[in-house]
Amino acid sequence: YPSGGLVVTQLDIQPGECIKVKGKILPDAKGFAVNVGKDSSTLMLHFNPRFNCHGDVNTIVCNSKDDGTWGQEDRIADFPFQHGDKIEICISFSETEATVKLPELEFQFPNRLGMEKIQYLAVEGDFKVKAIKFS
Ligand SMILES: C=CCO[C@@H]1O[C@H](CO)[C@@H](O[C@@H]2O[C@H](CO)[C@H](O)[C@H](OCc3cn(-c4n[nH]c(N)n4)nn3)[C@H]2O)[C@H](O)[C@H]1NC(C)=O
Repeated sequence: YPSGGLVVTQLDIQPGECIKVKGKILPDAKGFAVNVGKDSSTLMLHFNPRFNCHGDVNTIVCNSKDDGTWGQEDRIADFPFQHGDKIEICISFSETEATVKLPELEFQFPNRLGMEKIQYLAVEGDFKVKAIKFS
């Protein structure tokens, strides 16, 4: 994904708080990603819906990244996205897992690094951010 997406640093999101990202999936989207964690190299969650990229079609790939090294990928069975959709993605976490809430889908991803706060948010790829909210 070309660089130039939204990046927010110096956050101090605690367990139980929500990160809400509202935006629009581009009409010809190949994929997009929402990354949360400590910084770009250490991610609690890389949430990566793929319409058609990296050999995946209509698949949500999730992963963690520990000091630059990708972990084991999780592929989510459902794909509640269509090109051009306006969606809101809500991410929260506890010491054991991150929770992703979407329209029509909610799932957990293990907090593999035992992260106690989220300091970093980045959105990359074919997604136009309209609003972000921390609550
Ligand atoms: C079957 C062949 C070997 O497995 C494949 O290996 C690929 C490379 O690791 C996997 O794709 C990566 O999967 C990661 C999550 O596990 C990330 O989604 C990674 O893309 C993240 C990324 C790329 N970029 C980027 N590319 N170009 C630029 N400027 N930035 N920025 N962030 C993708 O390139 C891909 O998901 C994986 N596929 C399978 C089925 O395992």
